[in-house]
Amino acid sequence: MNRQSDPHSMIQAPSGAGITEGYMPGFGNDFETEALPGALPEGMNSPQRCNYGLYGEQLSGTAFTDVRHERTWCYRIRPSVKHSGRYQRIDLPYWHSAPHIPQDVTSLGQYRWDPVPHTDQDLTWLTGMRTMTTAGDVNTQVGMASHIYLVTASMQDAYFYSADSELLVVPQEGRLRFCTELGIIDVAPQEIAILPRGLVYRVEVLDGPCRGFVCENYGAKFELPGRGPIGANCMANPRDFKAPVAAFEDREVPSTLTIKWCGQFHETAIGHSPLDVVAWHGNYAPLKYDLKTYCPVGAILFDHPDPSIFTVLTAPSGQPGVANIDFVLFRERWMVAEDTFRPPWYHKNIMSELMGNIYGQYDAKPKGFVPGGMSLHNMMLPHGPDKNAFEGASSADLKPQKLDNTMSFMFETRFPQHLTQFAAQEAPLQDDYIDCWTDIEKKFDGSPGKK
Ligand SMILES: O=C(O)Cc1cc(O)ccc1O
Ligand SMILES: [Fe+2]
Repeated sequence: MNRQSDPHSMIQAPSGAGITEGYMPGFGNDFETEALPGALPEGMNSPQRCNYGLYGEQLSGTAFTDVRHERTWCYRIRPSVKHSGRYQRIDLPYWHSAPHIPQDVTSLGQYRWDPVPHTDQDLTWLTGMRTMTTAGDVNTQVGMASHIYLVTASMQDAYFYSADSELLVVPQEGRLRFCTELGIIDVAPQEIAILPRGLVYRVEVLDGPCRGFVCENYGAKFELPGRGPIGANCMANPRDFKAPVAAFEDREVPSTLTIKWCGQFHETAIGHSPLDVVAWHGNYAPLKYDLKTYCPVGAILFDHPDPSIFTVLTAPSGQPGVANIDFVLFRERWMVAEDTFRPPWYHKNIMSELMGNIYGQYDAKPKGFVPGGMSLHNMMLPHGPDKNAFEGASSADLKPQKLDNTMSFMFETRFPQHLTQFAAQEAPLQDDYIDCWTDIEKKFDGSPGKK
């Protein structure tokens, strides 16, 4: 448990009182934090009257009847119904939800994209979101969408929440600030942010332009994978996930709140900032995580394990062992395996693999898969090292080798991922991607021996 109650750490934000900065460690911890001393009720959730005239409100991320609960109690200036009104449907033409299978687009193939370039438009978190793929069904809360964000402008007096999804944000360029109901999270490349379903926030540009990847998870929340025989240590350690301390805004200005709900976007006008939670306690909170704290475990004698050893987070599907989404990280590590083809093997997979490059070079694709770029190898579509990677790795001197200058990730999904029109027609799709396998030679000549 963490109790943060240090009025001296308050920063006077231009917008008014009550902004604090700081984080509390621990994945899934039951946190407690207050931006004003005594704002949290002691020993109970719903006192007859709350201190400071605050309203108590519960935010539930799990069903009331679930076996484990994710929920947070908020003590706020106004209850959320006051941050609500008549909704008006709005159009965000580049942000799509599953099922979304455009007629003139096929997703059967191996695809790779160069980084989606910035434009000269001012784009916010909402207008700069570009859906690349969708899988499953947002209405039945299964599957996901992947997006690229291109953000150059802060949201001003504008707020957002997704009732549809939890967002996993993977910055690749620039720094963003998520001012949320539960506190402030800053993220830079090589870090991630996790924004739970239903949480209201505003996104500011700290250092632009900003580009990155988003996994929009329609299903159960991401959790740490069971480590099984690996034991209690390594991979992603719970203490490296950080939740923000409470921070609030007491701002009365005309504002808008946009809601993503069953794939549609609606806007409502309100007269104040909805980021008015003065104190909270619970385990349903936004998090940040530094990917450099991920401790990879791998092959220390021979062979190449399944990439699941690099799972950072997994979003369960309800079927044990089969994830709705796995978030997998390929970062710097030592390669030491003897008599082994060290890069990923050739394979077909029942899961669908969307990859993004955060920086550097990926071992199976030394060229062409560049920082900011993406690739998609959908369900049961063959892929693996390109010709050069194969030749290099099959004749390499197998000394211990540090794979340096590399950080890529995979959103590996249970359901096939369908390209949007943007991904197929507007984004810089590499038409010649599959040629990287064209020159792979037939080496078999009927005679035994390694070739
Ligand atoms: O296709 C890829 O590059 C991702 C991947 C990496 C790996 O080490 C093993 C399997 C796999 O799908
Ligand atoms: Fe793969």
